[in-house]
Amino acid sequence: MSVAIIGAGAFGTALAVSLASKGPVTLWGRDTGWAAARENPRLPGVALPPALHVTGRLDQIAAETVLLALPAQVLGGFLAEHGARFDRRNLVSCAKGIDLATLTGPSALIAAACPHATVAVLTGPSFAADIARGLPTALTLACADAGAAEALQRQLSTATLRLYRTTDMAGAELGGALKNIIAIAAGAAIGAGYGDSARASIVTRGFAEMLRLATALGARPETLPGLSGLGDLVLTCTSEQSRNFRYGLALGAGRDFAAGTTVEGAATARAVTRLAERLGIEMPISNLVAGLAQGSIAMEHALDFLLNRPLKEE
Ligand SMILES: NC(=O)C1=CN([C@@H]2O[C@H](COP(=O)(O)OP(=O)(O)OC[C@H]3O[C@@H](n4cnc5c(N)ncnc54)[C@H](O)[C@@H]3O)[C@@H](O)[C@H]2O)C=CC1
Ligand SMILES: O=C(CO)COP(=O)(O)O
Repeated sequence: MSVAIIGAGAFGTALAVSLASKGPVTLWGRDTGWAAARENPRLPGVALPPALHVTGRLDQIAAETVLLALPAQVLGGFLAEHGARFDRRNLVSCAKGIDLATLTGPSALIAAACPHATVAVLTGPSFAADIARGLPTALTLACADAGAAEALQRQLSTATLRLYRTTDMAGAELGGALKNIIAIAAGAAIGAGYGDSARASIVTRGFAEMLRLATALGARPETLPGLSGLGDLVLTCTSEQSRNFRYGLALGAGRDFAAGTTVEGAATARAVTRLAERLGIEMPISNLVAGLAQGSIAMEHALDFLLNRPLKEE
């Protein structure tokens, strides 16, 4: 089975580099002016291997398995324009977010645009730079069809990228989307100088929020403590390699943050606030992050927002 990747950002490029160790891979990007230099400025210091073909032409994407590594908020627009050409293939979502326009995850967007495709999700704790450098990484491959999950697991594992499989698409996808919100909150706590104890509370209570919403949306509870949920939550809340964490640091410290950086948790927090309201689920950390990201809550009121709530059982 041949592989192609849509989206030549940091993650798409890193996956392409890793998969090119096993055979030819095609990577499609919107802007490919950098391709002749064999180095993507979104992934500096990584030489693209000869087996990796970069193209700006979608008609060159003939692979049976296509990984969609676009940010969650642009995926819907891309699929509306180009989805039809990818139907009847294996389509693997690599985005970690919830679409604000539809309040659904990337896999539902793909399934709606490509009703005859086999849809899967690739997620878990992994920084693009780590994957591209061949550092050992473990991810989750989720597909509702157990046979397809096994085939994709084999196809997309490499010598340094170890994939575990599950049929719980909702659980895997929601874990990856929701952890970004909590990472912003953890970063804000550190940026504001609230300390490591505060961060530990946010990670733990944030995980409780993730579990509450994900199970209400059909996830299996046992999926959330896995790589795609807890694993990625720990990574993203503790490393300055994470853009969501760094964005939170800037919010907490009252500093500007580089415009144009992909920070999935900001829009996803707004989507989650709406979903939680609809479902009648309490999500205080997500609501706070949505408010901070939109500017409707000021950082100096963040503590009041979380601490001045009625005391409750854990
Ligand atoms: N960077 C990382 O370490 C990881 C990222 N991810 C996920 O992968 C997804 C993509 O993130 P990154 O690659 O890191 O982002 P990025 O910011 O490095 O790249 C985004 C890419 O999307 C392209 N793009 C933006 N709008 C577009 C449009 N309308 N049509 C076509 N292309 C468009 C940009 O040109 C850029 O190449 C996100 O959901 C992220 O959460 C998942 C795991 C690790
Ligand atoms: O999802 C990631 C690590 O698993 C990447 O995190 P950021 O998008 O916060 O950089």
